Amino acid sequence: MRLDRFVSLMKERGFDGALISPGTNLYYLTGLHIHEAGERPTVLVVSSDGNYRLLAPSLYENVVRNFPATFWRDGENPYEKLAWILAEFKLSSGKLLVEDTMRADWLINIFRVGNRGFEFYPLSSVIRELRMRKDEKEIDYMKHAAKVVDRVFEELLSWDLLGMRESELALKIELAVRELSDGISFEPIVASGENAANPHHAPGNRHLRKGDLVILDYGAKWKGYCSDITRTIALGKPNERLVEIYETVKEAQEKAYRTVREGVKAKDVDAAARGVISAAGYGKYFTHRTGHGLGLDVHEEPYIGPDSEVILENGMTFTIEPGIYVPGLGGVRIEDDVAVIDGRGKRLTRAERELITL
Ligand SMILES: CSCC[C@H](N)C(=O)N1CCC[C@H]1C(=O)O
Repeated sequence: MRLDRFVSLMKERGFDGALISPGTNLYYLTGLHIHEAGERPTVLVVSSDGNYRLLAPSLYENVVRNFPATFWRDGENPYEKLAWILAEFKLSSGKLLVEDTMRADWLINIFRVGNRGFEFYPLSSVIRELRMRKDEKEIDYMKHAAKVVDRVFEELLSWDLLGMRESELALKIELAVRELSDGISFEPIVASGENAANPHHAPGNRHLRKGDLVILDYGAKWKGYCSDITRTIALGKPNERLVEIYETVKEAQEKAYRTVREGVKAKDVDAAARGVISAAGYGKYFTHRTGHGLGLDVHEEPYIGPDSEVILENGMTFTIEPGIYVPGLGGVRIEDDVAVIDGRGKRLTRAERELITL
């Protein structure tokens, strides 16, 4: 059981307990999916003795079944109940791991009511070691999520894109992804023309025109696991500089992919992509890391950046997505999801990478 492995690791690293709020870590460890806890304090308390109990608002009584839980009702003080659980588990001081994304107001109240000399540390510092290596079932789910985005790419090539607003295309992509999967892994990015110079452009009212390069970046979820793909397509003949940029990004992406091996550092994969782009004179226009880990979260460890010392291992899954973004002109990004399998990188997303001109 994942929770047992987590407790062993926590103990090995000298931690006394953990406080885990709803999100992908809670799901990973327990299978509990707490949707929209919002402002209502909801915390899994785990002790290094192997005790665990979820504190949750009473509206989850019918969801949290067969799992040790204490519920609080409106009008009760949840932090008092949390203090009781800590006392029951004999957690009164020591080193506590806390969910990185826990709401600040919960944390402040935990400090006030429950803190009797704890030192707090980010949960990610320990759980990353478990989550970074996916098992076969997790990789199968990711393969399925990757197939969905490949299919949607094929499908969208048949749509009448000229004249469509970015926001309309983003919505159509979202609907197509939802049709084939459990949902989107993030809001699609559709960035056309000069808007493509912004890697995280929010799709807006711009109409797609002849001569545009259009960055399409979207993802699906399957059984909780994410895919994330980017392709850049041309509408009509683009200018020659953009074609040169496209070919440079494609080469950088391929070189980085070929660098993926068990035992190689993540930063070497980044360096491979960055080297190609710098040699072509576009180094200063590659303004982000080469990739990020992918799994239950769309951004997780291992990050594929210039300073990432993580040594790649079988079961690791991440994106490779170099890009070049020239203000006033536009941009190109090509992204695949990759898993390390049998010592080598294997693309999970397989959509066409040659420049498609519609
Ligand atoms: C979760 S929104 C961004 C999704 C996108 N695929 C992505 O991860 N990136 C786009 C630019 C680089 C990269 C990133 O690290 O944010």
